[in-house]
Amino acid sequence: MRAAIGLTISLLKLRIGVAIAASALAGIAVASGPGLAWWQIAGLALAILGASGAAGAFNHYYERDVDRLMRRTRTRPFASGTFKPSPWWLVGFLGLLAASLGLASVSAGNVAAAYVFLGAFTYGIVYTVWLKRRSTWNIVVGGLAGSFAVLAGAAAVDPSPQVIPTVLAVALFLWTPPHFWSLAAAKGQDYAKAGIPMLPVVVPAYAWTLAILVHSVALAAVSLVPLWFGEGLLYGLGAGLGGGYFVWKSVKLYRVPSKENAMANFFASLVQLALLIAGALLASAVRHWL
Ligand code: HEM
Ligand SMILES: CC(C)=CCC/C(C)=C/CC/C(C)=C/COP(=O)(O)OP(=O)(O)O
Repeated sequence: MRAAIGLTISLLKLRIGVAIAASALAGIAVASGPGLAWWQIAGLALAILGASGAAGAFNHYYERDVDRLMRRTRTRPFASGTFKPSPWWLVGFLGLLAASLGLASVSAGNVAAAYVFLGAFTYGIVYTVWLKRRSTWNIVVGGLAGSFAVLAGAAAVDPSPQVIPTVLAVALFLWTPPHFWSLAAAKGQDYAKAGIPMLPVVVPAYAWTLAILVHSVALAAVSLVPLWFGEGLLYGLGAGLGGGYFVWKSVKLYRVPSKENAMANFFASLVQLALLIAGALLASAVRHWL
């Protein structure tokens, strides 16, 4: 039983799915409009877990050849041979995506469901199939996947575009490249062995560390913009502390491009996102209940 749960978490990349669902909740929190019922919020969160799980499972299936070559990924269910490839898997993944889109549409409306689809499509097809093995800019475009989660949340509240959720979606877009480049730098030999052209394995250290620093500074600045549009102290604390911490770790990495500093910067990206989301959720809770 424990083994089956572990395999499911791995296959659907559920830890990342939880972060993506939390980004959608942040989108709900910063959008203004009529409040949602609890079942609508829960329905959208579950739909995002399902859709990102379907895209993640497809990523495992499609990348089983290169995953086999990398230490970090070689024990994954398809790469290790625990799951045998068969077209039925693809039918299953498509079924999970369709059910998730149906749930998103019923609980959050068609515009939100369209954003959920775009998120899964960007990760599953645009990033995984079209760009990952071909372009160094793979992850810059892949970053849109997280932005669509924020937009899906905001569209559940009000389908027409709003300033603060759009700013938060831009923040997610800026967040993803330094998040991933830091990990790729720490595990560089893996990607080089697998022939995947991640930025840190194709350009010198001064260039990829500068690319990371520019992104984290831009991210820290952009995540403060909602303060001009009505977000308050709690949001500002989350965005300011997280942004400051991430920039600090990125400066350290720029000065000394070691694997340790790259891994520390990867963790800083997770801390920054967690604080940003927590700030948005707490600020919204205080607005509603106090
Ligand atoms: C296409 C864009 C992205 C890429 C290429 C990427 C890449 C990665 C990779 C390779 C890992 C390590 C996972 C492992 O050890 O197997 C990771 C971890 C993680 N990512 Fe991302 N990521 C992306 C977008 C996102 C987004 C949008 C979020 C959240 C909104 C996110 C949240 C996380 C979290 C929470 C972890 C740590 C949990 C874990 O290790 O499973 N990622 N990411
Ligand atoms: C709205 C919605 C449904 C959005 C879904 C977006 C989504 C699931 C993004 C995940 C991105 C991700 C986990 C990339 C991992 O990169 P990788 O697969 O290249 O990493 P690997 O080297 O570990 O395989």
